[in-house]
Amino acid sequence: MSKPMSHLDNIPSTPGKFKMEKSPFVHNRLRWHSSLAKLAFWSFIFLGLILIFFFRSPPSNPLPQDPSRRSLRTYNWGGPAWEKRVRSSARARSRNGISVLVTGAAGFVARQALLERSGVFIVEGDINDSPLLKKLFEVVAFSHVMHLAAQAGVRYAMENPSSYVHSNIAGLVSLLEICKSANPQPAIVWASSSSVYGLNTKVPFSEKDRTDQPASLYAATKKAGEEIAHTYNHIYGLSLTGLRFFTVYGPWGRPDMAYFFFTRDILKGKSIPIFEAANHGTVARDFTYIDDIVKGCLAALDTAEKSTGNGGKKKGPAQLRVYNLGNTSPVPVSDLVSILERVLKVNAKREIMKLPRNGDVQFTHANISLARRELGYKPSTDLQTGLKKFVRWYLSYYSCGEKAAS
Ligand SMILES: O=C(O)[C@H]1O[C@H](OP(=O)(O)OP(=O)(O)OC[C@H]2O[C@@H](n3ccc(=O)[nH]c3=O)[C@H](O)[C@@H]2O)[C@H](O)[C@@H](O)[C@H]1O
Repeated sequence: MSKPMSHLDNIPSTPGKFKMEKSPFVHNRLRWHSSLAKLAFWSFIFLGLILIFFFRSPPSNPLPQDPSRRSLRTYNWGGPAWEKRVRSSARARSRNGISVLVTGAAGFVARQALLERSGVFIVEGDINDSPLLKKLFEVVAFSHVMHLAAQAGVRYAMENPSSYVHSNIAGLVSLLEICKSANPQPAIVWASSSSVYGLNTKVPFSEKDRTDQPASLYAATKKAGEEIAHTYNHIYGLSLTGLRFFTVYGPWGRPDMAYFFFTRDILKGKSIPIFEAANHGTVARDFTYIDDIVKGCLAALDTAEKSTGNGGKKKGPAQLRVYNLGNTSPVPVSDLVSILERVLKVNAKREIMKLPRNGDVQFTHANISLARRELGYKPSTDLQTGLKKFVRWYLSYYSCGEKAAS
C-alpha cells in the first residue's frame, strides 16, 4: 500500500506480454470478485472439476529485453506426481459430470490465481506444445475443451503480428490436431471475436452477415480460426462452437483495453485519446460485461453435442456453431469516458483524435437472437453498472481508494 499505482505501472499494456498476477496487496488478492467467484462456483457445480491449461504464448522471436518472456520457457510437466494432479483435478464430481480442459487461464475470462485457490490444477505451457497436449489427453479423457487461449487486442497486432499467427492460428491447429485424434474426441467451445465483422456496415451484426473484410490482423486470425474450425468439423467430426465476444470488460480485465487505461489515466490526470471517425463520426462499441460472457460460455458448453469422430476418423455429421455474445447496445467511446468521470468523480482531460488506421473499426453492435434462442443467453449488465463494478475492483486492487466509486 505504500506505493499506490506502482503495480499497475509494471503491467505491460500489451496483451502479448506477461501479465503479473502477484499483487503486493495480498488482501485484495484474497478477495473473491463476484464474476470470478461465480466462474469457479459454476465450474464446480455444473462441470465437475476443471483442469485449466495455463497458456502463455512465447513469441516466435523471443524478446531478450523482456525477462517475463524468458521465464516462460522453463515450465516443467510430466511424471507420475504431475499426472496424478492432472487426473485428480479433472475428476468429475457427479456421475454425469463432464471434464473440461480450459485453455487461457493467464487471461481475463479464466483467472489462474482464483481457480488455483479453489483446487483447480494449472498446467503452465503453450498450446503449440503438442506433446504436452497429447499427454494431457492420455491422462484424462476430456469431454470438452473451453479454448480461451489467444493473442487478443486489435492494435497490438501491428506491433507483434507473428504472435497472433502463433497463438490464434498455429495454436488453434495444434489443439485441434490433438482433439481430432483423441478417443473420445472432446466437444470444443472457443473464443472468436466481434472483430470478424470488420468493415461490415449492416447493423446489428448477425451471424449470417459477411465476415470477409477484416480490418486488423487480429480479426483476420480469428476469422481464419472460424474457417479452420469448419475444416476440422467437416473432416474429423469435431463438435465446434465459436463465440464472437464483443469488447469484454470488467474486473480483472486487460490493461491494454481502453476502459482500463482510461481509468488509470483519468486518475493520474493524464489526457485520454478519444477516437473519432471522419466528419466527427461517433466511434462506438457494444461493451459486454464479463459475467454475461461467462454465462454465455457455460451455456455453450452445456449445449455442445458430442463430437462424432473416433481416432481421427469422422463417423457422421457433427455440430458446428457460431454465436454473437454481445450486449446489444453500442455506446460511444465519449459516453464511456463520461461514465468513468462520474464513477471516479474526476474530470477527464479529453483529447479528441482521428481514428487511426490501426485496425480499429468505427462501431460494433451485436444481434444476439441466435444465442438467446439456442443458449438462453441474456446479458443483464449495462455499461454504467458494469463500469461501477470495474472501478470498485480497480480502486481496491490497486489500493488507491480515496475516491471510492459510488
Ligand atoms: O470485440 C472484440 O472482438 C475486440 O474487443 C476489444 O477491442 P476493442 O473493441 O477495440 O476494445 P478497446 O481496445 O478497449 O477499444 C474500445 C474503444 O475505444 C476506442 N479507443 C481505444 C484506444 C484509445 O486510445 N482511444 C479510443 O478511443 C477504440 O476505437 C474502441 O472504439 C478487444 O481488445 C479485442 O481483443 C477484441 O476482443
